[in-house]
Formats: sequence, C-alpha cells, structure tokens
Amino acid sequence: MTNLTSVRVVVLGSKNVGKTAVIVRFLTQRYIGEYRSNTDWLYKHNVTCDETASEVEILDISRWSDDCLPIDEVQSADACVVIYSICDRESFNRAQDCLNIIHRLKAPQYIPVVLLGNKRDLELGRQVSFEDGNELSTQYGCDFSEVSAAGNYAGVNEAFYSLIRQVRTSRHQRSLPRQRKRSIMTVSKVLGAMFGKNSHKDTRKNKQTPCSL
Ligand SMILES: Nc1nc2c(ncn2[C@@H]2O[C@H](COP(=O)(O)OP(=O)(O)OP(=O)(O)O)[C@@H](O)[C@H]2O)c(=O)[nH]1
Repeated sequence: MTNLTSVRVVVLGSKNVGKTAVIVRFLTQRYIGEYRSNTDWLYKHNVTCDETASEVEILDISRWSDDCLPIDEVQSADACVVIYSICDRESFNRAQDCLNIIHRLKAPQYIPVVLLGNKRDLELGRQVSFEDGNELSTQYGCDFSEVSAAGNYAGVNEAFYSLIRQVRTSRHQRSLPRQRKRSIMTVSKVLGAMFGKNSHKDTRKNKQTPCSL
C-alpha cells in the first residue's frame, strides 16, 4: 500500500500572469502557450523531491474578487505560490493583496509562501524591478524568485521543491516531542548568541514571520 504524504499548494495571482503555465511547467516540464481560462483547476501529481515522494495537489485559482475571496482554499493549504508578471505592474499590486490575504487568513500559523515574478524572458516589457519583488517578499517573510514558464523549468521547479521541503520540515518539527523541540530552540539560541542574529548575508532562508501591516 502506498502511504505518500500529501502537500496541498494554492496558486494565486492576477489573470494572465501565467499561473497555469507555471504549474504545467512544473508538473510536465513543458510549456504550452494557451490554456482555457475562467476555471479553477486542481492538479494531483506524485512528485519526488530529495528522493522522497509526495502527493502534491495544486489548486490554480483563476477567479476571485474582493467580494469572493478563496478563504477555504487558502485556509486548507499547506503552502501558497503567489504569481505576478514582471511586465504588469497591476499584477504586482494584486500579488501584494494576495500576500495580505494569506497572512490574514493563516496568522498566527506559519505557512510557506513563495512569490514568483513570471515572464522573466520578456525583459523589454519589464514594469516591475527585481528589487521591488525582493522587497515585497522581505516585507511578508516569504521566498522570492523571478522565473519564466516559457523559458525554462529550473527556477519553477526549485520554487515548488523549496515549498515541499518547507512543508515537510515544519510537519516534522511539529511532530517532535516537546522536550526535543525545547532542546533545538536552546541550540539555536546558543548559536544566535555566539554568532549574532544578523550574521547571515542571505536573510531569505530565515524569513518566516511576516511583518504586521
Ligand atoms: N512570454 C511568456 N509568456 C508567458 C509565460 N507564462 C505564461 N505566458 C503566457 O501568458 C498568457 C497567460 O498564461 P496563463 O498560464 O493562461 O495565465 P493564468 O494566470 O493562468 O491566466 P488565467 O487563467 O486567465 O488567470 C498565455 O498566453 C501564456 O502563453 C512566460 O513565462 N513568458
């Protein structure tokens, strides 16, 4: 009997930013130009990450408005992907709304989130700088990268694998006995005291607590 852990990922973002293209790129390694819109799709796929298989469910939410937020979908998610197009400033503003919604619906619980600036191949049409994306991700304590579903799959894959790893790690930590958890915190405190909290140059790995807005 198979006993795969399941990971539920919700993908949010404006229309036309490439949500479906990114998901299909991750699941099939292919890029298909056009997709039927106006429907929410649920993809189920067995994904092997670090030699461990998981059943990954990816919900592509294509329609939602301020009057009809995907509350149940976000609340039941283990991880979220928020996508904007680097060629569409409005979609970047919408991405900020999405991060806000996730933060409101999930707090104080921690949920792994990645912010993706898609369509990196369309550099000439860029309206959102890398720095803007990075700053927004810092503000909300999530990972960030710019990708191109059309261009290649490496960045897209890495974003999803990173989420799967984070979900596994946080589940593992929740399952540890309390005594063990306490000793892990003690070790990290000792390390913090020895090296200082800000000793790492790359703070992105440590982002977990979104700031209050
Ligand atoms: N150049 C370029 N085009 C892309 C990329 N990703 C998606 N597209 C195109 O952008 C358009 C929208 O892609 P979709 O994947 O349907 O976007 P979506 O966000 O799922 O759209 P909705 O379902 O309407 O919400 C399509 O014409 C894609 O071919 C990319 O990385 N580069």
